[in-house]
Amino acid sequence: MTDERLLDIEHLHVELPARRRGGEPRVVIHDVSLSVAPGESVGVVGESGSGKSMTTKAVSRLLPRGAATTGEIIFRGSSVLGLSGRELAQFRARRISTIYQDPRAHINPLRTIGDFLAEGVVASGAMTRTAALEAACALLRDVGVPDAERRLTQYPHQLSGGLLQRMMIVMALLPSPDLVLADEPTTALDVTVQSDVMAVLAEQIRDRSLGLLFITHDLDLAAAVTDSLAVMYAGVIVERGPSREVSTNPRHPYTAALLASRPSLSSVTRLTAIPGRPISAFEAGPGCVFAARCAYATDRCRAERPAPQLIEGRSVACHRAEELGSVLPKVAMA
Ligand SMILES: Nc1ncnc2c1ncn2[C@@H]1O[C@H](COP(=O)(O)OP(=O)(O)OP(=O)(O)O)[C@@H](O)[C@H]1O
Repeated sequence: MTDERLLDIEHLHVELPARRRGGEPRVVIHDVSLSVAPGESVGVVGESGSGKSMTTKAVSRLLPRGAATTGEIIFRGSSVLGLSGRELAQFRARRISTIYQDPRAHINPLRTIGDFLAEGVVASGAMTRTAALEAACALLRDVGVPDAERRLTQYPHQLSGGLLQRMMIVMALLPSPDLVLADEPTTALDVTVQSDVMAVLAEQIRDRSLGLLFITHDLDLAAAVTDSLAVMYAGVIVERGPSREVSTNPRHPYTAALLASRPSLSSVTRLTAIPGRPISAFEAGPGCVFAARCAYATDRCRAERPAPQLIEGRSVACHRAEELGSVLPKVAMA
């Protein structure tokens, strides 16, 4: 990792148009800032509806029609929001790659793996078909797939889910992008296969000095494979910092609650569910977005939105972060 930045999301705010005429626009992302350095894997973790996918969609400029975006997204020093149509097409084809959740939903069952892998880079003019297949073979070996030549002649139904997701990793790496966006890439896989596939991806990111934005609801998995974590709730990043510290010594009550609510593989303990239901950004009141579910909320928390403050090398959006440092439970590394 270097000091140079690959991606800087600065004070991103996204509003979607009202669902009905006369309704209010709906805020889905509020004041989100995060950055990715070359070689760095960043996990964005949160419950359903917290705005994780919207954040990556904003980076690739694939937000729903009518979305209003303010703030900045700087990629290698240039504004993504300012790209022209042609520049945007280049940016999407060459600079970023996306890995989606369910490979079988994105792959044509009637075409070979080789055809599937080569298609994008050949169509964008980046490589000839022969060069693409050679590069795909080399990448398949890098991600631990033996017998690469034979795999390229096979059809999707002949591959397991884990193997197919490695193919998606190869497809993402083939155009030599700078940044990989992975949105719940392993959710469709068995738990043991999930961590293997993510470890392979994180290793490639490190070795090639790319950046990774890994979107997931699985805090343990994200903590295991990423360098930094951003914990999102209701369109806001409530805590951000080095993965190990955030996942073992949480400084925001929401991070602590997420950690307490997940099952442990090493011990049998009673799980503590987070009371209430998760909300979207547009349902939040003027105060802290987590106040209604927070065991430590005060009147100030309900009235005034906390600005992120820097505490022990991480950013925490909580009025009480300083005093709760000794109160929130620490977690042993799995
Ligand atoms: N295409 C869309 N049109 C309108 N609203 C949307 C659309 N997609 C998502 N939303 C809303 O935007 C908010 C953030 O959604 P987002 O998909 O980013 O959440 P998420 O954290 O990725 O959740 P999940 O893990 O369920 O995908 C939610 O309130 C959601 O209902």
